[in-house]
Amino acid sequence: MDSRMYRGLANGYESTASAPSLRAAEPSYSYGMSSPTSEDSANVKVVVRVRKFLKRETDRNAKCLVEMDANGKQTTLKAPLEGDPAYPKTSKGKVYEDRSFNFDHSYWSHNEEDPHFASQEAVYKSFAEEFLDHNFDGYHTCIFAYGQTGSGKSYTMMGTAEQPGLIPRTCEELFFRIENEPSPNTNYHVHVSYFEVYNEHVRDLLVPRSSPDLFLKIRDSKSDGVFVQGLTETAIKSYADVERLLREGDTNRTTAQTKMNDTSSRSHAVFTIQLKQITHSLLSDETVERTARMRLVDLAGSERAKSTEATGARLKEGGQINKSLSTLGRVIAALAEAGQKMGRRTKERVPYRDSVLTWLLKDSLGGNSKTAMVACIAPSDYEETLSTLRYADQAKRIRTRATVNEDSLSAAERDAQIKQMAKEIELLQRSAMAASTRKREEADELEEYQRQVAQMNRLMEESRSVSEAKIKALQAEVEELRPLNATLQMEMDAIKRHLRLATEEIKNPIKIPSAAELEAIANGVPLDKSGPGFNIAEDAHSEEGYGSAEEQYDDTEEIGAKLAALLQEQAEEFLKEVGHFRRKINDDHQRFGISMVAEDEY
Ligand SMILES: Nc1ncnc2c1ncn2[C@@H]1O[C@H](COP(=O)(O)OP(=O)(O)OP(=O)(O)O)[C@@H](O)[C@H]1O
Repeated sequence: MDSRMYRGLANGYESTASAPSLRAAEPSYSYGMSSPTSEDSANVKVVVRVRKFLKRETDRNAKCLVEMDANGKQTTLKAPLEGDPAYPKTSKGKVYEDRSFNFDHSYWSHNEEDPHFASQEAVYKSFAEEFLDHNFDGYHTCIFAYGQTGSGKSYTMMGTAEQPGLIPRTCEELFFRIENEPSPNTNYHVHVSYFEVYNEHVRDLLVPRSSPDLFLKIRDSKSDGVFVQGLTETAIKSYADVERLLREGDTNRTTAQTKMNDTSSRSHAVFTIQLKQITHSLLSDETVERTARMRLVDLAGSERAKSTEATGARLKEGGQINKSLSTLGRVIAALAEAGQKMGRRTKERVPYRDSVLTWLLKDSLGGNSKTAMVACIAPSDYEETLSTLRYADQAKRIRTRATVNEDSLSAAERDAQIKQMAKEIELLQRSAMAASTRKREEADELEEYQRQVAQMNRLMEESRSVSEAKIKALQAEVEELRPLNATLQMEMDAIKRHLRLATEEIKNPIKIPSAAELEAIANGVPLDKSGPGFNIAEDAHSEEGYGSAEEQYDDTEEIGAKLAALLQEQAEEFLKEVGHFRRKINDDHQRFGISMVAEDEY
C-alpha cells in the first residue's frame, strides 16, 4: 500500500460484495406527513468520491494521489512523485503541490479491502437517503454528479445490475415507503421523466430514437417555471415500472467509446421524479397536497481533448460538453458569491441562460431546492482532480432556499379547480382551431392545449384516487368500530336475557322447601306443593322494606328499559355517522363516476 494513501474513515462502511436487494437495512425514517419548517435556507451539500483503479491505470502502474482523512471530511490531493513517468513535467520545473479541501463527506471507494470502503449502499444510506426524506416533507431536491470523464459519475448515479447506484436505490426506497404508508388517508402519485441534453439540444429518453433526431423546446412559464415542452411524463405505480423505464432511457442515451472510458456519456442526463402526496381529512373533507420534484443528474464528463485524443464528432461533442460545464462553473461561481453574502442578491447576473443545462437546472441550483453535488474523482489524475475539487469547493458556498410545496384544498375548491381548467381547455380548443391559418402559433397553441389536457387528466385522476382513499379510510374506520359494535350488541343481549329471567322469576317464584319438607323429601314422602312455605316470595314478604313482587318487577323493568334505550341511542348514533360518511362517498362516486362499493363492504 502506498504510504501516502488513505488512512481510514472514522465511521466505517461495510462492503457489499453483491446486492441482491437494494434495501439491506431497516430504514431509519418516518414517512408520511411530518411537520417540516416551511422554508429552509441551506448550503449545497458537497461530497467527494474516489473510485478504484481501472485496468488502464493498473497497466501503467499508476499511483494513487488521493487521501481522505479519518473522519471523512477532508480530501487531499498529493503532488505526483518526482520522476513519475505519468507526470514528466515535474522534472521540467512544473510545480505540483499537495492540496487539501474540506467537504460534507469524502467517500473512499478506492479499494474494497479497506475496512472503511464506501460501497454503493453506504453512499446511498449516508448521503442520498436524506434527500428522499426531504421529498416526503414536500421539498424539491436535486443531486448532480460532476467530474472528469471516466471518474465514476454514471457508476455513482446509475450503477450496474449487481451494484445499483443512487437512482435505482432512491426509486426502490420511494416505492417501499409508499407501499408501507400506514395511513389509509394518504395516497401518492408518482410521475417520472428522463431526458438528455446533447450538444445543447434536449432529447426525450423515454421515446425511441428517431431519425432525424427529435429535439424538444424549452419554455419558461410564470406558473410552472422553466420546463421542457412535450416531455413524456409517465405515471409510475411500482419500482418494477421504474426499472423498465430506466433500462429504456439508458438504451436511448448517447454514449461512445473514448480513450478515457469505454462507455463515455456524451450528454447530461436528467432523471426527474414528481411525487405528489395527498392526505385528506374525513372530518373536514379537506385535502392537503404536497408536491416534490426530485432531480437526479448525471453530467457528461469534463475532458481535455489531449487526454481523450478525440477527433471529428467526438471532439465537437467534447467542446459542447466543456462549454456547458464551464457555464455551469460560472453559474456556480456567481451563486457562490451570492451565498457568501448570505443570500443577498449580487449585482452580477447569474448566467443561467448561457447554456441549456443551466437554464433547465436554474431552480435546482439557485432556487427552491435542497441540492447536493457528488464530485467524482479518479485516483491518479492530478490536474483533472484538482480542477474537480476546486469546482466542488466553490459549489459548497451556494445557498439555496427550499420551501415546502404544500396546498390545502376543500372538496369544493378542488371541484372549482377542475371546472376552471375545463373552461380554459375549452377556450384553448377554440383558439387552437381558430388559429389554423396561423401555422406557427397554431402549433404552439396546440401544444399548450395538449399540456393543459394532460394536466387536467392528472387532476381528475388525483380526485378519483382521493375518493378511493376516502372509501378506504371509511372502511378502516368501520373495521375499527366493529368490535365496539359487537360489544354493545353483546351487552344488549345480556341485558335482554337478564330482563327475561327477572320477569320469569317474578311470575313463577322459586319455592324453597321448609325443614320439614326437606326431611320428608329425604324420607321419600311426596310433597304437597300447594302448602305453605316453599315460596321465596312469601319469605320475602316478611322482610321489612323489601316491597311487593309487583314493585320489584316494575323497578327492574324500568332500569332495563332505560339501559336498553341508552344502548339503542348509542347504536343509532353510530349508524347515523356511518350513514353520513356513506352519503359523502356516494356524492364522490357520482361526481367521479366510480362504481358503487357493495353495501356490506361498509
Ligand atoms: N466506485 C467505483 N467502483 C468500481 N468501479 C467504478 C467505480 N466508479 C467507476 N467505476 C468504473 O469506472 C469506469 C468509468 O466509470 P463511469 O462510466 O461511471 O464514469 P463517468 O464519470 O460516468 O464517465 P463519462 O463522463 O465518460 O461518462 C466504469 O467502468 C465503472 O464501472
